Amino acid sequence: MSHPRFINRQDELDLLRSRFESASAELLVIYGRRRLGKSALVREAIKGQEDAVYWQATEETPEAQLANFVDTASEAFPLLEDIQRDWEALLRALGREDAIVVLDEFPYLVESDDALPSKVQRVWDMHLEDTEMTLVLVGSSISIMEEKVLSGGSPLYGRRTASIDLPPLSLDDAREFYPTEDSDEEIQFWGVFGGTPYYLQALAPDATLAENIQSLILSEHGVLRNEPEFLLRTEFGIREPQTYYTILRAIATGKRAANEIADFAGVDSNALGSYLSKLRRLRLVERDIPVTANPNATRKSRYRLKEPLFRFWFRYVYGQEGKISQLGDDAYAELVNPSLTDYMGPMFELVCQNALSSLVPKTYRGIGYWWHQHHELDVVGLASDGTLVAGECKYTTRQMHEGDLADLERSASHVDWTPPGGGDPTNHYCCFCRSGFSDGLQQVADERADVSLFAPDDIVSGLSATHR
Ligand SMILES: Nc1ncnc2c1ncn2[C@@H]1O[C@H](COP(=O)(O)OP(=O)(O)OP(=O)(O)O)[C@@H](O)[C@H]1O
Repeated sequence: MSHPRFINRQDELDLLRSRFESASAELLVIYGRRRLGKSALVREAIKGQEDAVYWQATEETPEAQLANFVDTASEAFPLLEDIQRDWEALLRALGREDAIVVLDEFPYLVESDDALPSKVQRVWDMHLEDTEMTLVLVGSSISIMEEKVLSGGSPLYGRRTASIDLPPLSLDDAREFYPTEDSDEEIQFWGVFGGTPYYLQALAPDATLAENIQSLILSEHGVLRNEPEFLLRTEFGIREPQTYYTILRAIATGKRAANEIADFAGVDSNALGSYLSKLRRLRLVERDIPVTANPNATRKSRYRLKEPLFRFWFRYVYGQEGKISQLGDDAYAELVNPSLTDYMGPMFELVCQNALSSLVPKTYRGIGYWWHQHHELDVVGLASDGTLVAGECKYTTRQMHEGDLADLERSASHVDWTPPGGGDPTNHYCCFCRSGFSDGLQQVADERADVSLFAPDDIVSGLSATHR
């Protein structure tokens, strides 16, 4: 299905358009892993701008790239036909026109001409800085963008006037693509397909979640069947992809602490840090610490897979390709369906954390997980007014009852947090449940102002309120 409508990205569009209008030279950088919609964003931003050139680099020789660029750019700026074919001369000519120039897939240019960042830096410093030109460098390879454009060692360091590290769409935006209006199913779609536009636009509009998973991810020719492999190869080339795979697999199978991951993956624990930090930069892996802990308390770190599609793929596809092929059209029913509820548990916790600030509106200093020894809370919000919001999430087919609230209160009593003004926090308890609440618990919530109950409909509407 193709979605003709461009969804949201309002903050990014506002930023880009304001920089296009500014009276000074702008060097903008847009980066983020593949499929997030960087090209679509920048194309949307330049719509209606007559003095804009959008060009996507390809993996060709430097000469072919230059010829190709001139072909594209001379449609808006015919004078380029007569300019010497080198980047310095061409950019300088475009600078004189105060043009908006977008170089998409910039890493391809750098790969074919390693000196390009220095050339751009030179022409920027000598000729462009005093124009009203906007130069936008877009790239998917985070490692190349960091090393060659963003880092202190890059010649372009310090020239950049703004950058956009493009995140996936929020659940509330991604809902526009999900072929359902049922809140629980929307949460499930998010738990598998997440908010990456390329994955979303692949969804079949008249198909259920099961059908979409079967045809896009499990079927041999499904467009997402090899997506994680493709993405990891783009970023890491052929260097050590196996190590990244085993680390991701370790986390997908529930290893959370660094030593557990290192043991499972057979990686030296000293070396693990650099793999994890690359995976975190790609936003594939997230590090959590208890929400009450000092942010530098890395000893307490736990890791989880952040990109839903990767989590799904490493749980159900990786290493099971043979079985999936054998099962054919029954792969979903046999392999996924029996454990989908279990798979969804942690995804549901994250959705509840995201919705918290609008479900229990307060100014929060932190929202996240909390754990200590054997005690654990799925959702904790630390509010500036001294409230500690503690939540339990149940993505099960059974209702939550008073016993669940009692467990939640017990766990919350172990949280060691001193509110900003000192003294003890005031606790507020939230139960988030997929399948509703017993009459007894409902009655308790009616009587107690410090207990709130949230079903999928409340949670999903909470998310849309958060983003307005
Ligand atoms: N905000 C959006 N609303 C609707 N569709 C979108 C949006 N962003 C991207 N898309 C669609 O998602 C797909 C992927 O986007 P795009 O090609 O721009 O990603 P990219 O980050 O440039 O990825 P790559 O580096 O892999 O080319 C495209 O089909 C695009 O039309």
